[in-house]
Amino acid sequence: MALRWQPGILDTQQSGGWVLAHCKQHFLADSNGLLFPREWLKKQELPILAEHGIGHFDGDAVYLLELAQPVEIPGCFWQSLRHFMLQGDGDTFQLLSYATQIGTWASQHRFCGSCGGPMQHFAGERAMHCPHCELHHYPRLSPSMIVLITRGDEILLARSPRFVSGVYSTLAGFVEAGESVEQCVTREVREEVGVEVKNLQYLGSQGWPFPHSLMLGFHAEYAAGEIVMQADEIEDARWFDVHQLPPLPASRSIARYLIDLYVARRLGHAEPVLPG
Ligand SMILES: NC(=O)C1=CN([C@@H]2O[C@H](COP(=O)(O)OP(=O)(O)OC[C@H]3O[C@@H](n4cnc5c(N)ncnc54)[C@H](O)[C@@H]3O)[C@@H](O)[C@H]2O)C=CC1
Ligand SMILES: [Mg+2]
Ligand SMILES: [Zn+2]
Repeated sequence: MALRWQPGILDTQQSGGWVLAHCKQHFLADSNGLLFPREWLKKQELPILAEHGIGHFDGDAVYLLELAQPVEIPGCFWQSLRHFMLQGDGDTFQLLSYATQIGTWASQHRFCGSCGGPMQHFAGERAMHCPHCELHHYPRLSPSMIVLITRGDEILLARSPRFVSGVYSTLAGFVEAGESVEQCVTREVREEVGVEVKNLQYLGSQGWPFPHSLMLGFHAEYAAGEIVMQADEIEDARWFDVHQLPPLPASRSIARYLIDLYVARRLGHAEPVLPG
């Protein structure tokens, strides 16, 4: 089946199509949704930082207006990206995930980090370019590992102080320069909960736009050590029996997929599908 959302590089000199308005991980919406007739929206008084041609949704051209502030427009309201992660359909979330990352990245790369001069969109590529020093900047992605640690019927879950009250999740962390993802798993697990793991198995990945992570998902078996929680990062961590789990992360997250997959295998249930 063809994907409803297809990213692409569209020429903003062309007229027509649909447009999203974005500012700081929020999208303008009205009772018809998020996609506005482009010519109409551009006639409104908007603090436009940049326009990007980002791809096709259901075959229609989609553009993005990156705004400096979330202005009020009669009959419209601003809706958070997180809302669409929790409630929207998967195709819309993929579109918004791309749009928020392109809009934010381009607005944060308006000036060259080397000479300080203004950057330009580089024709034909999703890149910002400094005509003075020929520097290119591509969209920023941060590889991050995420891992479910298990010990027979028990799984190790933890809470960060940033989580919704009561929710426990798998461990995650950013890959550092020069490190392999496998080394990152071992290091982050050691840092966050003080245990050693073995038999790492890669299970799949997920682009995650909060703010620009590429999640690389693993299963690991417990090898040794008692839980010692990292101050500040980890509020609580413990072993949970697969029959008695706490509130878990959103079903669209790879964190939830890693947990559901292990529980399904352990209990002989149908396996979940990795969300896009
Ligand atoms: N899709 C999913 O199921 C899940 C996704 N995540 C994502 O994984 C990522 C990493 O998770 P955390 O536990 O928060 O990371 P972490 O354990 O590495 O700790 C976060 C700390 O890392 C530092 N940091 C921030 N951005 C960084 C970067 N780009 N590179 C290196 N260090 C950085 C900061 O000091 C920050 O406080 C986040 O983007 C988070 O949204 C986390 C859990 C579930
Ligand atoms: Mg972490
Ligand atoms: Zn430059």
